[in-house]
Amino acid sequence: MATTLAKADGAETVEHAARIEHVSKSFAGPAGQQLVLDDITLDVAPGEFVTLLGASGCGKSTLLNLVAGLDDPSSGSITTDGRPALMFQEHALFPWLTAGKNIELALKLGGVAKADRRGRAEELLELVRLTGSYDKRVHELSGGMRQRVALARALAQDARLLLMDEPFAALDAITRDVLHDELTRIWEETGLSVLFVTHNVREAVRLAQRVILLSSRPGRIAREWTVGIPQPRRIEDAPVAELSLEITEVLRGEIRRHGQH
Ligand SMILES: Nc1ncnc2c1ncn2[C@@H]1O[C@H](COP(=O)(O)OP(=O)(O)OP(=O)(O)O)[C@@H](O)[C@H]1O
Repeated sequence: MATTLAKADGAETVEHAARIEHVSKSFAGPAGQQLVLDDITLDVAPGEFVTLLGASGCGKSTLLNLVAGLDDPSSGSITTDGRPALMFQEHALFPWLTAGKNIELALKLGGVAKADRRGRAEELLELVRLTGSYDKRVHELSGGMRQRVALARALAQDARLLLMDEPFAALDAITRDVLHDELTRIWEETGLSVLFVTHNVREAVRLAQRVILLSSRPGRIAREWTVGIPQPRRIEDAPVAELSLEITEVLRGEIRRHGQH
């Protein structure tokens, strides 16, 4: 379901990659219904890179799952430009398949003809800089390489919106840094829209055009920042560090207000 604008020539221009309108979500808990997300309204524009930032347990993954269509909001509505692709902290690759075959499976599910799959998988491996790794098994790959394959597999779905839930959280700092560069490059090359969940403030500022801060219990949009720092950014750049400090102060205030940690 895409939100579209009709153009004069009859073609349609997509206005939003994702539109989240007044979304609330409650779960049944031991003490009755627990309100996890409260009245979230947020648009992701086509080609935009947005990070959702917040303390542990504030509802970031819940919101991402709703956008992915894995669960339904208790109230409000969500529309996306086509079916989004998903990438998680755990690579979730099939260990009995090679890197290439993992990607080909996604291509197959997406209806790509058998004859075209191998070539497309090789192209995707090249895009994530794993040329020559087609025949590697998952256990032969490092953590960073596995996440590259997981990214290639997500890209194989040919979605216009990529949803990422802390995809680099389990990696060491250096590997994470390299993958930030790769993701920025791939985002620029493909024109994809990205909604990226993290609790790492610097990561949020390093990657995003817009950072959305969620408060906790219930999760509400506390503040948002437009990040005007030109890419490629480095996590240690002074403007990245300065904005991260400002956001961290607001995040600390949110955590104190809710009596967590
Ligand atoms: N299926 C569910 N049933 C009941 N409660 C749930 C369910 N899914 C999430 N919750 C609750 O919703 C709240 C938000 O969880 P969520 O995983 O979305 O937070 P998060 O911000 O992604 O946290 P983290 O950064 O630790 O992953 C938590 O209190 C969690 O226990």
